[in-house]
Amino acid sequence: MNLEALDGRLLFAIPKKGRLHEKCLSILAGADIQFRRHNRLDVCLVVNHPIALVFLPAADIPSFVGKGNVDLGITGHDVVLEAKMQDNVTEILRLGFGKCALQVQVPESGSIKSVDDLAGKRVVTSFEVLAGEYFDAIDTRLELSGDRRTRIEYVGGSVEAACALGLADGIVDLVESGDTMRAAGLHAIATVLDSEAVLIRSSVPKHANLAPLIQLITSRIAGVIAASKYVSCQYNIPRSQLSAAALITPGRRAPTISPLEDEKWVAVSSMVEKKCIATIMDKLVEIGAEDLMIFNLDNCRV
Ligand SMILES: Nc1ncnc2c1ncn2[C@@H]1O[C@H](COP(=O)(O)OP(=O)(O)OP(=O)(O)O)[C@@H](O)[C@H]1O
Ligand SMILES: O=P(O)(O)OC[C@H]1O[C@H](OP(=O)(O)OP(=O)(O)O)[C@H](O)[C@@H]1O
Repeated sequence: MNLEALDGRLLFAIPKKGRLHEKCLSILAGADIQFRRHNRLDVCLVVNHPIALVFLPAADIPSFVGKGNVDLGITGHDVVLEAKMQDNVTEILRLGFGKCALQVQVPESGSIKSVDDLAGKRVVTSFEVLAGEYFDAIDTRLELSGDRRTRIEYVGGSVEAACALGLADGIVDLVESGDTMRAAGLHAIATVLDSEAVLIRSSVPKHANLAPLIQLITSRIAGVIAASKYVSCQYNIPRSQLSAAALITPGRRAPTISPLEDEKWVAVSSMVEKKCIATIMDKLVEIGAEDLMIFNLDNCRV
């Protein structure tokens, strides 16, 4: 591909591998951003919009976007802070996936029980900026100075092995299910940060004319995220129970109420959060709802 092919296109950075990659591809598909990625090529043109996708390591995306080389990107909130790019990028949307926590972990069987116990010792991490800031504050509070301050050491991966290998007294690493931590015989003693995937744009965009396209893409992605978060809930309810039903399924703005041929009953339709659906159905049945139906949303705009 020659560089002129990128002229005037919005550059959109996507994690090229790792935890966020697959989910980003399904968001692009849901937002109808069509592309064909040639083998191993990290830049590809979108066929139905003036956009080029740039596949980059998640950790590099904040600085590419923050410096304005790329207009838009998806990455983790954690790496935005680790790259110290929070003033250079705007997090336009939280995406609800890639949820994890950056935690301080120590051997389960050891003598270190708190971050104060760990302060002044050796901490290994891939997040040296965030871990450094975190332990700086603790060292200062405990009045540790010079050689007595916590030593933060960077490793690029397999952080969880550092304690067993004798390289560290504790680590700072991401935790989702906790499986990796437990398998390494570690447990968490503090949380530095909660994170999830975010859509980011440059705070000082180089190409002001791209603002409407960024707005369009943001709105489409917000629709895809909402569609995975909500379901449509429909049911019949005695008219006398309508106000109780509206409290259980208030919808995003208000529930849709439709009359039935039987005037003692009405049909209700409402968007509800997927994760609450079982409890909501229990409550509806309790107040006399019948014929409850739940529909997944393919896509939506909210
Ligand atoms: N276990 C996890 N659960 C959920 N999200 C995670 C998890 N691990 C990482 N993430 C998120 O995904 C981002 C990318 O992490 P990931 O480990 O996939 O990186 P990577 O680009 O493959 O780099 P690496 O070379 O370190 O594997 C992290 O910054 C974080 O926001
Ligand atoms: O709590 P869990 O669900 O076990 O997830 C946590 C693990 O996930 C991440 O690594 P990943 O598996 O992405 O590989 P990496 O070590 O190569 O970054 C992270 O660095 C942890 O090791």
